[in-house]
Amino acid sequence: MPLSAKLNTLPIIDIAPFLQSGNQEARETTAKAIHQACLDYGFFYLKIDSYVDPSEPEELTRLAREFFASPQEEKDKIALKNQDNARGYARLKENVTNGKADNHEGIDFYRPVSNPDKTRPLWGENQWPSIPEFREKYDIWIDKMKALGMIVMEAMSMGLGMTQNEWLDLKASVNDSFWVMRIIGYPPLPNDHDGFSCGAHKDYGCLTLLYTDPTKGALQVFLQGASDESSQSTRDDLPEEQGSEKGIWINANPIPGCVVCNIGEMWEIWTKGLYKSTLHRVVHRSSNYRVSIPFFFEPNFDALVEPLPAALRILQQDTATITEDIQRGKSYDPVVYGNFLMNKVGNNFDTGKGKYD
Ligand SMILES: O=C(O)CCC(=O)C(=O)O
Ligand SMILES: [Fe+2]
Repeated sequence: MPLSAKLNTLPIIDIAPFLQSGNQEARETTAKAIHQACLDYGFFYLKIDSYVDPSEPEELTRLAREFFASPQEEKDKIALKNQDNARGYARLKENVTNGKADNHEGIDFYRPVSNPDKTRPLWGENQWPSIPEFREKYDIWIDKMKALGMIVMEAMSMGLGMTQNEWLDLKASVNDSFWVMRIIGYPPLPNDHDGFSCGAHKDYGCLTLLYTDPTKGALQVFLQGASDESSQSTRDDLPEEQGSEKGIWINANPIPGCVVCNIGEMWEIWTKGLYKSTLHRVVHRSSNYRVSIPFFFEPNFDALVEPLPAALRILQQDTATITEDIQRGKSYDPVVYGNFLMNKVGNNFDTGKGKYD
């Protein structure tokens, strides 16, 4: 679909039909819808109320609020610096995106490693708040999101027309996901803050499954090249450091029973740019304290991420889908996920760049 034909709202895709193992037609239809959403937006709402009871993530945001409302010295007890500088709590404005402080605080968790060593980047231990049931409830969520990530990956493999063996190969590179979970707290963004609640960025990994509280008008998604026909959207340019492409920022307001799902840069490599990782940001100006819980379903630490034969077949068959980036010569070089991640995190330590840069 040409960019101009895109609607200024993100599609809603129910995962329920894909979970009907005996109904191949229903599974194919869901897989096709996800494929189209990845071509057009890199973002979609995934309706998951058949998979997880909506009261579960509501309880998680309650626990998160309890933590963020506790005294600063209590929160600092699980500070990032106690561990590997990646796992733990970051204070309000500690993270920087595009050179500007983000108006949020948060706790980051990564897949546990077998021989933790906090002197090695990423190789420390997760730090949990001491609030009763916090860890137990979040551990259940992590397991569910890991399984959901794998379900969406399978649907994407079908959407791309992968053979069963091709899917098994891809599955082997994500079946021990080096996942990340963030619990983010956003106070209202002051008018005079030089920056955003969370600055514009692309997610760098594989799939993001984002649960947020019901706050509207906070998460915004950049539709590159789209025109401004909706009164809800604002015409804007990209931040200077990301080029000067025109487009619009649309609100991705939460929908009950759904998570927002978006694809990260690993999918750009797997598909040689056929699927785009899309810029997004958070601008939370309402008066409440907003909580979001992104779960990043990532490849295995040692996974080699390289263009998939199924994506190359599509690109060869249909020259109309050859993206501008390929025409511009962007190479989508293969990466080993763990090296890519270490480079990113290492950069953050050395240069003071933030985790979203
Ligand atoms: O809080 C949100 O809605 C989005 C957060 C986000 O984009 C991220 O953590 O990568
Ligand atoms: Fe993000």
